[in-house]
Amino acid sequence: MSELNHPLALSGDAGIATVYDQGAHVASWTPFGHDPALFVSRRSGFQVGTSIRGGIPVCFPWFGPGRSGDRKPAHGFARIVDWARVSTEQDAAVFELTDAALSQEHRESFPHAFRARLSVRAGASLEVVLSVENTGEEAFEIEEALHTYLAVGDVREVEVRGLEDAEFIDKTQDNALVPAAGRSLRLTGETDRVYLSGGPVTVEDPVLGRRLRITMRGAADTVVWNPWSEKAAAMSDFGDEEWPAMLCLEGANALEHAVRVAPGEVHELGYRIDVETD
Ligand SMILES: O=P(O)(O)OC[C@H]1O[C@H](O)[C@H](O)[C@@H](O)[C@@H]1O
Repeated sequence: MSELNHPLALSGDAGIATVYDQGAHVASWTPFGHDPALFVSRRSGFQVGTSIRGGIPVCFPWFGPGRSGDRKPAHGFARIVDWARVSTEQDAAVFELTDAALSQEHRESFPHAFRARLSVRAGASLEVVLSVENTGEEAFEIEEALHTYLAVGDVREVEVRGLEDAEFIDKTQDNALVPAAGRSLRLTGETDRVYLSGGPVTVEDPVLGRRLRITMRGAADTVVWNPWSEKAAAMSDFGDEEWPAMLCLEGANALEHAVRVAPGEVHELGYRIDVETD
């Protein structure tokens, strides 16, 4: 296994971020005056062909095992292949992945002509946009997610607001559809839910004394995930004691919300984080 090349550093007036070419993977973002906003496991590898455990993995063209339940690699190939840098500025960059750049194996797993772009702007806010253009002659369907690992003080203490009225698919309960809770979310155990809502969502973090405000565009779903202690211990790239420090809050279009992209059409999924303190 070989180590990833150094990431691109984006440094503007208001914050600093790093992005790897593999997966167009945002690995860190720190707005000046705040603690880092993204979690990365100390046990994560930074290896060619494996996804970084933290930051913002890009899931595409399917989510998890896909709708058929047997797609591999998990979450699609986008997070483990190199994207090309199309443009870089001081605090922003655009990466691109096309079908032509894929290995034969990956191309066969998604036999469609596409151009995916991931744009990142790291200022006082972090703005990430995944756009997928159908460059072929036939429509295709995709699942996708910006699988953001938020850094939190203690996941057991945070309050997630904005999903009160959304029903959700509970992946820990055989994908059962659960009615809206009618109240904000507090995590008390392993959580793996696809909320049928694209937010906006706020994460109140009393331990770090801050609020993360998440605004999404083009997302029909918000995935909320924390493996909790037992699952974390079973993961080789995740420290046993690290799970309280992260909360995945993912902007997604998954399962029934897979997106049909017609020839010539461009679909955009946007995700923005603002950090606020009182
Ligand atoms: O371990 P990974 O392939 O990175 O997936 C990590 C997690 O991603 C999402 O949040 C899914 O909903 C979870 O079911 C999955 O466990």
